[in-house]
Amino acid sequence: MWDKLNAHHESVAARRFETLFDGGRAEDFSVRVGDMLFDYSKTNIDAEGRALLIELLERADVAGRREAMFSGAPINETEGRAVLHTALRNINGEPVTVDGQDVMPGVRETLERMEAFAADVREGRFTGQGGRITDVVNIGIGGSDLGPAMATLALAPYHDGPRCHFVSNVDPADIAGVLRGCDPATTLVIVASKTFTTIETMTNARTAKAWMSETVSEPAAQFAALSTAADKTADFGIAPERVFGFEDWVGGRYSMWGPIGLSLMIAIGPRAFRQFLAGGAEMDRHFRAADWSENMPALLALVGIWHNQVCGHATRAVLPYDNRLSRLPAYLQQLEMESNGKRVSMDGAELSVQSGPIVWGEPGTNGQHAFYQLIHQGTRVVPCEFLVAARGAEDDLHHQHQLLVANCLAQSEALMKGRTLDEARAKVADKFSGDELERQASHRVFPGNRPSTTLAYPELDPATLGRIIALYEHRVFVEGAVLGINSYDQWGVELGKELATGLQPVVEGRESTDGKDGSTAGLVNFLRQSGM
Ligand SMILES: O=P(O)(O)OC[C@H]1O[C@H](O)[C@H](O)[C@@H](O)[C@@H]1O
Repeated sequence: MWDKLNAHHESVAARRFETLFDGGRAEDFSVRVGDMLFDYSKTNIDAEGRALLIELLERADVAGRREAMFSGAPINETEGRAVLHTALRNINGEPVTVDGQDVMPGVRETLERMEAFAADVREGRFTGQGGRITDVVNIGIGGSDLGPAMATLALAPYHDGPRCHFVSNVDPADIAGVLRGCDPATTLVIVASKTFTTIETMTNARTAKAWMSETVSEPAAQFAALSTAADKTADFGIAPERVFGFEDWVGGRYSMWGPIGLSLMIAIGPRAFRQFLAGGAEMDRHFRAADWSENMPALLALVGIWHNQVCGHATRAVLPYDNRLSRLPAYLQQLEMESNGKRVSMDGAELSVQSGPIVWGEPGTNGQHAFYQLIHQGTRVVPCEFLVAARGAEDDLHHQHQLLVANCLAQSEALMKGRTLDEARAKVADKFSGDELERQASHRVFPGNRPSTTLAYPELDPATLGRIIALYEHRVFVEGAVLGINSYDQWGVELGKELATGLQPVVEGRESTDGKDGSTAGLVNFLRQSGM
């Protein structure tokens, strides 16, 4: 199948895809879910290419795998686990069984407990030892941080609860900076860790407890925990009524829909949180029911596969023209790269094509004044993924929002059309002539023919954010299924963790650097001599 796709790519690689626009292309190469539009017409994918890409999905039995996921089969084969983050947002849906047991009653009960607690915090029934809660500090890392931090920022206009802060890094600068602005007597600390063993999180949690115990008599009373490890939360001293558990069928980077979303729920309220869940569930229904040719997550995945595995573009840029999505690229880095950054397929054999792409990005228009130079004129092609809303939350500044939208659309147009040498000459012909005109003009040429997609939606409300995040989750699923890899484990993070544990006594000077490589030993010695 890859051969067929590669042959097709070779046959179309030289053409300019702007010539494909024949009046119907924009409609034919875009898809809607409710009031959200995904436009992939500014790519070199034509009807034949799309048909071949869809054949890829059929050959990999992505439909069968999709049903296996939604129905609770253990598709995370290396860990023997189901993958059921979709159950967390299936609040009004069908039963979902794992090992013959319907998990939905438990999901609903936990959601209701979270809602009761969030309401108590927001409405002042749960207080700190110095009064009403003014600040919530979520301590977590990776999937226990990026999702709620990204979403709390994204939904800032809906934020009517206490201030929310996120501490993730073991660098003491992170927690010190946050705690400096909080009053221990009115702060709620949420320790978010699926395993409750992650060294960064547990270290920061102990630091927060010590900080709180300097002021309040019962620090643990102002702690809540989000974890699958009830025994460990109890050992930390957190009472069971403030522990919100979940099961191992929720992967860390897919977990913001359940207890890991508690800080978001406290920020925006249980009602808006349910709208976020409903948006995710809407995308799930679409993903399960729509034909591949009309299926937004599948098409987003196929565009990704076309650009990465077929065209050979190693990276993709995520460019939200929506400043409140400024953490989306970081969130997607974990979602996509921890899921599909794998070199072997499910059966352990090496992949015959590239693994998932390198994902990066920043909000527009900021990026335009920084790295877009390379995107437009560098030697490498970087497929770009734009996101843009019709309206912002600032009604009185709508004209400014329209300027933002104009910039977004201008970028995808510029990437596609570029600027020819003749056009570049015309731009500077009044200033230069002869050889100097040629030299100056060549710097002003834009090759164009650079692909991009645009996801457009009316406004960034909770339901829309839910649809966007579920869209990307399913994209990752489809890309992983086509590559034949397990998107739900993350063995690649283990080695560094093990070595860090071994290096700690060396760094502290309790053990020698004997046995370490010359570079590592040299760096330890330098840092120790430099005051570490
Ligand atoms: O939630 P935790 O168990 O603390 O895990 C936090 C994070 O750390 C790990 O190293 C994994 O790479 C991530 O997938 C995970 O989200």
